[in-house]
Amino acid sequence: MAKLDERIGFIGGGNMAFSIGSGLIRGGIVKASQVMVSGPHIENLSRWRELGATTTDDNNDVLEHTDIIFICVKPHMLGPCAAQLKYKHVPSAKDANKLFVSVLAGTTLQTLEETFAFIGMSGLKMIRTMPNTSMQVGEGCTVYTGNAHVAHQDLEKVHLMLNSLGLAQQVPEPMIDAVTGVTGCGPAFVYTIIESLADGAVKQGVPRQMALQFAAQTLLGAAKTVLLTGKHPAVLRDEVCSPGGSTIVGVHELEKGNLRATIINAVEKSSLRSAELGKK
Ligand SMILES: NC(=O)C1=CN([C@@H]2O[C@H](COP(=O)(O)OP(=O)(O)OC[C@H]3O[C@@H](n4cnc5c(N)ncnc54)[C@H](OP(=O)(O)O)[C@@H]3O)[C@@H](O)[C@H]2O)C=CC1
Ligand SMILES: O=C(O)[C@@H]1CCC=N1
Repeated sequence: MAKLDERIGFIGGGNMAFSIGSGLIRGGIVKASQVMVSGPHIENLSRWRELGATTTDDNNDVLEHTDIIFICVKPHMLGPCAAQLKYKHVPSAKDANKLFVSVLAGTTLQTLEETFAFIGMSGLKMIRTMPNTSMQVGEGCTVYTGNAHVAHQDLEKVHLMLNSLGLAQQVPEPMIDAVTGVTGCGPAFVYTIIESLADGAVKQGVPRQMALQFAAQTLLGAAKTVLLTGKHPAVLRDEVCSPGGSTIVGVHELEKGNLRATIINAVEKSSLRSAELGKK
């Protein structure tokens, strides 16, 4: 049995939407028959149909037929996309209860509210999130915040969905851009690190597939160790570095390559860029 009765909509069915939607369906939070997805090119939505979800090239179908609507277009498409939205019937009290969930980087609740007010949809219940694509395997990390129209039960419902796909945490809105550089963009940084670890092993003669598997598992294990022991990463690193041993010479190479400063810079740049993306 599905854990939520609501019909779930996605306006924009790309990578982020699919990570959330496929995660929710595979995790049994909703049935595929409860999910409807819209996008301008119906041929790009075939993976949704394979899951059993309904697809449409009309965003208004999603507006009409679903209760919790994820807005999953690129930030610069918010205005054009909202301009296409219009109820096909006279909006009722039931429509006022619909919940809109934005995943748009850098796009504030104020911008979202103003954009929808511009097309005559004022007073919407709006939740701003920053999810990540690891939700597709149930190990995502999402921060979220709601506007003044959102009730406690709405936040609980969205929390149930997002937290079922990893970790979800409500934060004050100003923190969302800052977090984006770590959680939203972070998977791309980590994939680069996994690839590099594997390349190092391949250079030493380990077959590529094996190298990738070992690198990814090592990363997973290290991440789990941080989470489960609660120890500071520096303490855990010391536990690996035998005096005069093999690890410390590798750590020295990382320091020479300025790895930590490089990653700090990457997170900072990505967070700042994220805030820029939402500017109208
Ligand atoms: N990817 C990520 O890791 C993360 C992304 N985000 C946010 O998610 C949002 C989507 O990004 P992402 O999924 O990566 O991008 P994608 O390009 O994969 O998805 C965007 C989707 O929007 C569709 N689209 C374009 N115009 C419209 C329209 N007018 N109405 C409805 N759908 C439309 C596109 O369809 P078509 O391709 O057919 O043109 C496409 O499927 C962005 O705002 C981004 O900031 C947030 C966190 C992480
Ligand atoms: O690159 C981007 O802009 C989006 C937002 C966070 C991850 N991907």
